[in-house]
Amino acid sequence: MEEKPLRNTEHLRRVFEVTLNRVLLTWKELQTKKKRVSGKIHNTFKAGSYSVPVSEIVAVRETEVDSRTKDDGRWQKMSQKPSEAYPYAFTVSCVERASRHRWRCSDVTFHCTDGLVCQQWVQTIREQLSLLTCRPKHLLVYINPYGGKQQGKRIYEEKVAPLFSRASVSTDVIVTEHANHAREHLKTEAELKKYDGVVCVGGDGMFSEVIHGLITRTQRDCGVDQDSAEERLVPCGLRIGIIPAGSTDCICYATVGINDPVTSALHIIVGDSQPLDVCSVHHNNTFLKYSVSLLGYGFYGDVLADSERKRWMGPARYDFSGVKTFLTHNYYEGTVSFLPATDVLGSPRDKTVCTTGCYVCQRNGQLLSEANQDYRVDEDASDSECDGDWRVIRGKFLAINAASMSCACPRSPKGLSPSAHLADGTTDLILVRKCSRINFLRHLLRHTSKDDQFDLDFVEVHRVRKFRFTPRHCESDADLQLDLREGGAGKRLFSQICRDHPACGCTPIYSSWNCDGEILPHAAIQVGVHSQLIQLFARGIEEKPVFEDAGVPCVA
Ligand SMILES: Nc1ncnc2c1ncn2[C@@H]1O[C@H](COP(=O)(O)OP(=O)(O)OP(=O)(O)O)[C@@H](O)[C@H]1O
Repeated sequence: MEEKPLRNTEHLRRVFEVTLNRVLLTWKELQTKKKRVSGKIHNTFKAGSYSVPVSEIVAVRETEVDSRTKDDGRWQKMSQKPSEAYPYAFTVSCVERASRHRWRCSDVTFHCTDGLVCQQWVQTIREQLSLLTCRPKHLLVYINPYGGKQQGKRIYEEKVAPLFSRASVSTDVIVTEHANHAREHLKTEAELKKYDGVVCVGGDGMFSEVIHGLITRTQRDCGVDQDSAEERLVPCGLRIGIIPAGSTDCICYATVGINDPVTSALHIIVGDSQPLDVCSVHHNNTFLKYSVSLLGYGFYGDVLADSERKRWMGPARYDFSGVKTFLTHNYYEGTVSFLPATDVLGSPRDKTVCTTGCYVCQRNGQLLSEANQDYRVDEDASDSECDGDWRVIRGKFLAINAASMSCACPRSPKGLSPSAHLADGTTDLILVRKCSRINFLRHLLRHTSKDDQFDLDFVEVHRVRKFRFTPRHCESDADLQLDLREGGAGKRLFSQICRDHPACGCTPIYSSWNCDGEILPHAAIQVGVHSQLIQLFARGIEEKPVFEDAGVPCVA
């Protein structure tokens, strides 16, 4: 579209030439009698020239020009009465970047002399916005009223709903009445065709419910058997938004860069898309769970299992159980088999970080879909040819972790695997072998320092597409049956007793898998990564705010 120069003025005696093209709304100062700017400025070109990408305009509306008029519930601050010279005005609400990946919605009001010109501007900007087909119009929202500090409903009503309504996004809201309400509703009743996306207001547990509901529904509708570990899952058609209102909100932090409801609402409104890999977890050809962040056996499994028994302690239970598990220093024997991702860009120790528009994710996603097409054509290929070479490691492990994303959170800003990618079709398998307490502490402390946590001789990390774990005492299905017949249940009970009474000095046979914050019922599992199975309303971590000095000029 041709640039459309129109002369507009803003009050406070500052005159701007405003132009709009498909990409940018720009306003350039023509004359300045009085330099008075409050707030920051979107200064992409030079002093006195400001711009906002059309894709980051939330809404535009005609503004009543009257110094007594209320705008958004706040009295407008005016040093003089512009209404006499410039009786018409329109206000553009747009994304403003604040510190640490936080987004805000800011208003810029333009005043002008001609009512028709003003209407034309509003109409043209609205037309431009209507061309942005990636923006959702109708959303299904689930609110967990009991997540985190039980503020989900208030957060949605006060911070999110007003933004959705300003951006003309309509919603159907369901306040959940019990655990698994959202999951079951998505799986069965929800009329998904009506919506452009699903939003969950809550924490990681609530997000997990939503992905389980959506993925299961999609597979069922497409006739895919979730219980078969070898099935290629069908990607979900609806994007998912997370309004953080939980205790940890790790997924939101890792995909947006901050746990802030307004920032997340704005990412939903502008229609961002961030693909995300999902791991499926099976036990003996029975589907157990999906995971998008951490699968942890040993240390992280034990911390979670112990902290679940101490819910009465509140959030302090994680610190308590962390210290207790560290001091207990249990190790577990077993066999880890994995299929290394040899044909991908990137490695777990290459020091790259997955950011907005990540090239590694795009390229690996492309490679994988090409490989899948070849696989479909070459129907005669045997499983072993397609599966590549599995590697097997037996040993005693303090921790076995699979990080499908960095797992960065406010407590551990680098995360478990700082160079893991959100959507490259792999997971980083971290094996921490039995070592002394002091060495394990060194490893743990490196998660919060600049040092490489993998640069220790008892730690190894592999980027993998699939892996299996078999605890020593059930190394085959037959062993498992034997184990159960010949007192395996007793051993489990014994392990449990030892776990609860670490003073007895026995190492329990089994740990538990921590799957995105939930305990799995089996220790022997089989995991496969499904590349870009879901899409979030997010854009990953922005490397540097695009406009470091971003902001909006003094607005009425
Ligand atoms: N109405 C409800 N009543 C009780 N439990 C619910 C309800 N709705 C959802 N849940 C369950 O509450 C659990 C925890 O919720 P959520 O993840 O929102 O908060 P959180 O656990 O405090 O945060 P995080 O998971 O980030 O640590 C979820 O597993 C979800 O299944």
